[in-house]
Amino acid sequence: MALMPVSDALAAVLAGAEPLPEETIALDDAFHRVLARDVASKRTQPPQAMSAMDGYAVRASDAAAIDSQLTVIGEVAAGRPFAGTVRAGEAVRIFTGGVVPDGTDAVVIQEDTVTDGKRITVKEAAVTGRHIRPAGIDFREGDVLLRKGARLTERDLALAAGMNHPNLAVRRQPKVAILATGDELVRPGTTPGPGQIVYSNGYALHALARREGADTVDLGVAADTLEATTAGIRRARESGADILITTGGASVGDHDLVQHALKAEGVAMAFWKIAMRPGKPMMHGRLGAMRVIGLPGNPVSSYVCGFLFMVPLIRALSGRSVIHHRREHAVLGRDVGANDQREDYLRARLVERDDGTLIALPVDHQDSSLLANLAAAQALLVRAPFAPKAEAGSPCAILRLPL
Ligand SMILES: Nc1nc2c(c(=O)[nH]1)N[C@H]1C(S)=C(S)[C@@H](COP(=O)(O)OP(=O)(O)OC[C@H]3O[C@@H](n4cnc5c(N)ncnc54)[C@H](O)[C@@H]3O)O[C@H]1N2
Ligand code: MOO
Repeated sequence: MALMPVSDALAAVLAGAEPLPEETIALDDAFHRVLARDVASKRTQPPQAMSAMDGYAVRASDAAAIDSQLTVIGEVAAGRPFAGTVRAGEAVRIFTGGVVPDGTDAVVIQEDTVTDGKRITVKEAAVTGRHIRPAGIDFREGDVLLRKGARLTERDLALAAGMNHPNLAVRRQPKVAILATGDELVRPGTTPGPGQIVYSNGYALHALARREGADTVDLGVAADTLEATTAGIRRARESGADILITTGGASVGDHDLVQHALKAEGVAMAFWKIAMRPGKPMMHGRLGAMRVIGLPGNPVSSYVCGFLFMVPLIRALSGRSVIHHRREHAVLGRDVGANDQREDYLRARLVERDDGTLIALPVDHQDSSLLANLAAAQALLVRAPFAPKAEAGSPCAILRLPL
């Protein structure tokens, strides 16, 4: 079977991936959730002109000259406005956040005044508008300041609160079930027997899925039997997973059973094998409503494929407006050889030069079993199929790995 280009594989994974249904949740629970609707302000902020400083609200024309004297006729603090109107020769004591009283148009900070009972002497000329936040300077009722598809930051939450929204309409979080396969796998903390390998793939994949806002379900490790693999797939369906990620058993060996088990369960296969390194034996299909991504077992392959395919799929199902990783320009830090038909994703370190240029330095050993240099890498350097050899200093494309 011909290998599928990476871009076609990604398009197949994303085909029909519509945002999950919306739900309304409390603002307290909304951090990092994805908005299902635009959010318009329910109020104008500030609702009235307010003082930005502690001092005296005055009529600027009364206090334009140094040593002007004014009579303090009242006080206004945040939440306690002044009822009257300020006339010529008068001032009102005001505190930060206080509503600027009618008749006044400037605030003189208290450091610029000398107080003598109810009289103040102005030591710095008042200027119209100075130290006053006009009504609506932040936003006005009806302003749409948060957009559908945005993943809410902590700053967005403060803004939503300021706009007086106690609840927000967000998308349901995708549920990602992760099933590892392999007789040889033991959990960290155990002493591996001969030939055994410590399970690692799932740790990166769970964390990566959660970082993207998914809920994850750990289906553990299935032994290399059709029964165990099938049981794992069924548990994924029972858990209501939107996405099933399998790792291992994706290749052509006698113990690579994932595809057999999926087919027996009725999967509609979209593809198996892509023109990519690492990650060639990746597969994708649908089992009812559940999308299945079968990742290769090699730890780097599983992570790179998870990063390139699972992440955009989670984003699409979450209703995010931006689902694709952003390619950045960098400069090769060393020579690289000509590429074959597989698009290469080389683990690379990044160095930023003083002028801001990014240097991408591919690590020496790109074998897909090497976890240490995956952890040390800061980016994937993308090499197109059949790219000719390139020398240090030539431009290249990178995808930054999450920090
Ligand atoms: N004859 C061929 N052999 C292979 C091909 C091929 O095209 N023809 N492709 C190779 C490529 S490329 C990859 S990638 C691997 C993928 O194989 P599998 O998906 O079947 O992976 P496994 O054999 O199950 O495991 C590979 C390797 O990774 C270790 N592993 C598996 N799961 C985990 C885990 N959860 N945590 C840590 N390590 C894990 C496993 O022990 C193996 O060492 O196939 C090549 N072969
Ligand atoms: O795709 Mo495999 O990941 O080349 O080792």
